[in-house]
Amino acid sequence: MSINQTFEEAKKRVSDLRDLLDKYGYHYYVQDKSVISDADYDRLYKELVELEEQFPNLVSNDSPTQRVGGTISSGFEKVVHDIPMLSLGNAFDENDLIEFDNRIKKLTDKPFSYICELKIDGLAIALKYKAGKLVLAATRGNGTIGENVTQNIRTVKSVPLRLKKPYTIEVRGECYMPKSSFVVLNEEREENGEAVFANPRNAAAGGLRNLDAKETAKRNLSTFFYTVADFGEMTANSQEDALKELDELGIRTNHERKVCETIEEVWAYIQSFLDKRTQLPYEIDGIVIKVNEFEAQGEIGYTVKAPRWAIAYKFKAEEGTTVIRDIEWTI
Ligand SMILES: NC(=O)c1cc2c(=O)c3cc(F)ccc3oc2nc1N
Repeated sequence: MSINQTFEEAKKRVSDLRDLLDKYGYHYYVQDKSVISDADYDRLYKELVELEEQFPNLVSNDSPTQRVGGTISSGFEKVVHDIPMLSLGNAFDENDLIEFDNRIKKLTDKPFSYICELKIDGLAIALKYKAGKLVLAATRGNGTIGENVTQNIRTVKSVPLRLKKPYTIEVRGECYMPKSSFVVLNEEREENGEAVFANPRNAAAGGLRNLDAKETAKRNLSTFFYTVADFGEMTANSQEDALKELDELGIRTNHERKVCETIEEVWAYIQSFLDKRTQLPYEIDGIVIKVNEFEAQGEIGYTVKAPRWAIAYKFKAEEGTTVIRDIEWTI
């Protein structure tokens, strides 16, 4: 066969393999569903690696084989957030929520509902996609200036290197370490005589802000996204719809979310998580309550520091237990 014919065949096969691996990766890392055995996945992955080695100019940086870069960064570039990454006001009891509800009712006469989301205890990140390709990932930093952690985020399997549609958007979310990975990591560090991490959030921060992306890749980090900073081609008019659109684009969102018509319903939802919280495979430190409709959000607006249309109900410090070796510590 002529080299061209082989090249054309290889190009087609590389494209098919990428689509397959992206699809299986999406089910496994974004939807937590495995639709193919690990052995079959590895076989397809190996075939793609071999074809890309044989035809180097078929390699593109959105290939699943290109997640872990080889170079070690000397430092993190600074990134200016075009839209500041703000923080949330806090509520600590039912009365704080009722006051929040009263404030909202004074600030808009449009009909509105609330949406409740779990408050993931991780590291806030912003991702930029250009025509569906991941082009930049940055930490929150001080809200205006963050760090460029693109090479590190690319190693996080739940982050799509390309979206299901060629959208140009910016999304924000939380990068976190699952509880199970946290326990294993601390056991390893304990055995190696290294300092253990106090909580999964610190372990995620240490993993993400590591100058060697190969280290990040070992930390088994994951993500949940919850905010769209630049909507690009997205058409959602509410937080609920925006989260659905993100799901359709292949971006991982947390499905423990509920639209509530009244603050009483919000309170009931919060109560329901007081127990469920310890069963979750990731740490949460509260529930975020947001006005669901974007038109009402626009009318309610922002303070300098935070959106007026959202509040974080904070749980009391978790009476969790972290097993370090065979000793149980209650923290
Ligand atoms: N940790 C979280 O799980 C979480 C955090 C935020 C924010 O920090 C946040 C900050 C804003 F300025 C606006 C909306 C937000 O929505 C959020 N929603 C969430 N689910």
